[in-house]
Amino acid sequence: MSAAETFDYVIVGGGTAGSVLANRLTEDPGTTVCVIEGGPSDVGLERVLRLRNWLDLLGGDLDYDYPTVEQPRGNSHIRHSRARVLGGCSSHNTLISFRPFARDLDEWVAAGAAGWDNATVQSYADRIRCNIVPVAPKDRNDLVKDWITASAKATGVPIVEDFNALTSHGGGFHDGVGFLSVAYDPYSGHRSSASVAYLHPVIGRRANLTLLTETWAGRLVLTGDRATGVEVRTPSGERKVVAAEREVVLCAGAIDTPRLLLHSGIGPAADLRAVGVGVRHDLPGVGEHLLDHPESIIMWETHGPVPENTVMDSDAALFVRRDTRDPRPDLMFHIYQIPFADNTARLGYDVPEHAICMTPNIPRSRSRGRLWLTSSDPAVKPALDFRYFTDPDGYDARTIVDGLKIAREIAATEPFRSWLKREVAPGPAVTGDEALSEYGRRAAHTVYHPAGTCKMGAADDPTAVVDPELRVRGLRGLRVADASVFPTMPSPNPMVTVLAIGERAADLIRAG
Ligand SMILES: Cc1cc2nc3c(=O)[nH]c(=O)nc-3n(C[C@H](O)[C@H](O)[C@H](O)COP(=O)(O)OP(=O)(O)OC[C@H]3O[C@@H](n4cnc5c(N)ncnc54)[C@H](O)[C@@H]3O)c2cc1C
Repeated sequence: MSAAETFDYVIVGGGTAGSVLANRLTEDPGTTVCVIEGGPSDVGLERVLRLRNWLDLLGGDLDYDYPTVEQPRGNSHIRHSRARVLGGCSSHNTLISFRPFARDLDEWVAAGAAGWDNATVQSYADRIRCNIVPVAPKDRNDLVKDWITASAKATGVPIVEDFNALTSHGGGFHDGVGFLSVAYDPYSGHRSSASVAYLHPVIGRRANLTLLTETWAGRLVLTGDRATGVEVRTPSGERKVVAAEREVVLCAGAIDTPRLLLHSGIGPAADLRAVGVGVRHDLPGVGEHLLDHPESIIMWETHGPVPENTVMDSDAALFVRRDTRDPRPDLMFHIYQIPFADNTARLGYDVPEHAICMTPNIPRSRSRGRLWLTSSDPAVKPALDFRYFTDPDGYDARTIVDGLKIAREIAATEPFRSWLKREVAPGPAVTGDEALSEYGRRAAHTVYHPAGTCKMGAADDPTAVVDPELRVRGLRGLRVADASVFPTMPSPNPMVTVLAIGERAADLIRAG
């Protein structure tokens, strides 16, 4: 192993939160930062930068592509995409941008995340540099406009022009339908990802920022109870240590951050011993509390091609509130303007040339999963068990059934109805709650939002992995700043919350 290079801070993962943090910490020219990123740079990488290309990235060379273990109540074939490129999942995803609701953050505080209240988190969301705008008029196609009109008619929810305007300092909205806000450049169709907004402007301009791309962090270096560096493998296969004078910050995401901790001997002691990893610090919460937004799908063939103008083929969303005791919506739908057919085709449904899909998802799923190591070899992927649809009172499955029924009501409503030729999946013959539940769970997918595997909680909470200052409990010089710290899942898509975590982490770290 070659000698260590030393920096003030070493950030593992130049992804969504890591890009924000790297930018903010290097604003001070006297602070040195090294970012260790497993993937290549996205600078000039058109297939990544062009947002509409997102589907082509899934399962490819820039995707870590995690399988799940068997899901007896759900779909065992789901693949969890995780981006292997600068900007992380913000370079892979659809960049749908929702601020968290006030009530989501009330739950964080109640779970022990003191200081992560709505006013504070929204003030960090105000700082986000990504170009978050409602879908531009030129990208609004007639089919989606008609879907919005029909959804409002069928469900009675208002049409919303700018969802985030209602959330930023207003607490959120009960329900609504409209075009999404997206982090993109409407003129070029390019992403405004975390790397585009936070790293591209400073790459090559800040001498205190070192980016090591195509470099994999295998283990943390612990000196006593202090994290002092990271063992890495460089693109040429060389192994070396990158040393941190002040802190190591893990921003490797909700799967790879706990994976790295576990391989470093930080996690549930019995599990580590079972795979032959030496225990350095018994921390039972690492890998537990795996959260997600599960979704299902209902598909219609359209009479003809869907109009071409779009941002990324999924331009609008509907939020419905069934339980009026809670101010937040409890059912969300994305619309896909393409046949999003992986799971339906596997079940034997045909794939029409032109189709639209509604994908009802569960904003606050009650099922809880976990991840764990199956080998001491850092190259072996961890096991992921989301335990989809296992909540004891059946809330998750019921939500999907409600979603499929509401989708059919929308499909029967003009002006959307006239676009549709036939229901492809599950097909009109599948009716009744039991049959819809069976189909909905077997065709289920993920909105790709794993989170919570290093959850934040009160400093004396033994199930928490980090305290409200994002410090790993019981160790020094080590923090986590990414989606793994979520104490609970924000109701809408989580990227803005992750960006805000990156912003706030910088302040917490600077404060010492
Ligand atoms: C296909 C897809 C679509 C999505 N759509 C949306 C959406 O539209 N809106 C939304 O809000 N959310 C969306 N999400 C979710 C959202 O993108 C993520 O929740 C968020 O980006 C996670 O950020 P993060 O910082 O936690 O991790 P990431 O952004 O995944 O960053 C982790 C980084 O760490 C690097 N890394 C990991 N392990 C190592 C290691 N050992 N050594 C070195 N580097 C390492 C990775 O290469 C990566 O760059 C989507 C996700 C996917 C995959």
